Amino acid sequence: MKYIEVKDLTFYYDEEPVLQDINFHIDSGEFVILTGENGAAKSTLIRNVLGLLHPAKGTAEISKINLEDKKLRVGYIPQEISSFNAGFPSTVYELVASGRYQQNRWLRRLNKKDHDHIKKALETVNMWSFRNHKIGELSGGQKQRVCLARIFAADPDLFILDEPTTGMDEKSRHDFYELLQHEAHTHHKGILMITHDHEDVSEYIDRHIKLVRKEDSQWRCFSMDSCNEL
Ligand SMILES: Nc1ncnc2c1ncn2[C@@H]1O[C@H](COP(=O)(O)OP(=O)(O)OP(=O)(O)O)[C@@H](O)[C@H]1O
Repeated sequence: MKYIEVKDLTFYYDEEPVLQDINFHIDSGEFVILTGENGAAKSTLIRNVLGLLHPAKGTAEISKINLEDKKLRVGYIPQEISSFNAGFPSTVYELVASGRYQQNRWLRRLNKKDHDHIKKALETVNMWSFRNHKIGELSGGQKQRVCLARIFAADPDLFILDEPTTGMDEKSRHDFYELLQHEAHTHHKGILMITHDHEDVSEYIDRHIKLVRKEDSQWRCFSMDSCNEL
């Protein structure tokens, strides 16, 4: 079942094309990474998928299918989210709980099941013991893990993650990749993750999409290396 479908996408900032002729899809149950050198327009591409930016040509769609009578739900983590400033007042628990409210827009008050989800999400990223700490007091890697817990608490069908492991140590990264693989293979989630960590993640993923410089363009423009879509 296709969760994301990008067809013949070309995107311009101002006069210059930065992405050209992009085609790929992400199915349910797949853990796929998107790589490319710095400035290869990886974030630009996922912003097109999310509808934050709009292609000049072609289409970028998230599936309109309904799952179990609910619309497909998307969890997105933008780049550098862990740079919440030191004054950010909410506790770790509150921020993760806010993901739970997002999960069910009819929710009025958190119930026992919601609290169980929040606890599980925080345990998953080894941050349960920090639940009463203020976000601003945490290190960059800890903030990043709390943001991941917020997404897990929301329990989306499709994860779109922009360099989510920035600031995390090697063990935490491996645990996180294993968890994403489990979400994809056991719970049929779709996962598209931008990363520079392609060596460590390679044993967990199903496919690797790479953006490469277009040699025949006068601009600094990127396209897909079809050989790299395994
Ligand atoms: N709002 C904008 N207006 C004009 N140019 C932009 C804008 N945002 C990004 N760019 C340019 O588009 C190109 C792609 O940027 P983008 O952030 O998508 O790349 P990236 O592959 O995600 O980079 P990185 O790996 O460094 O995070 C870069 O040259 C960047 O300077």
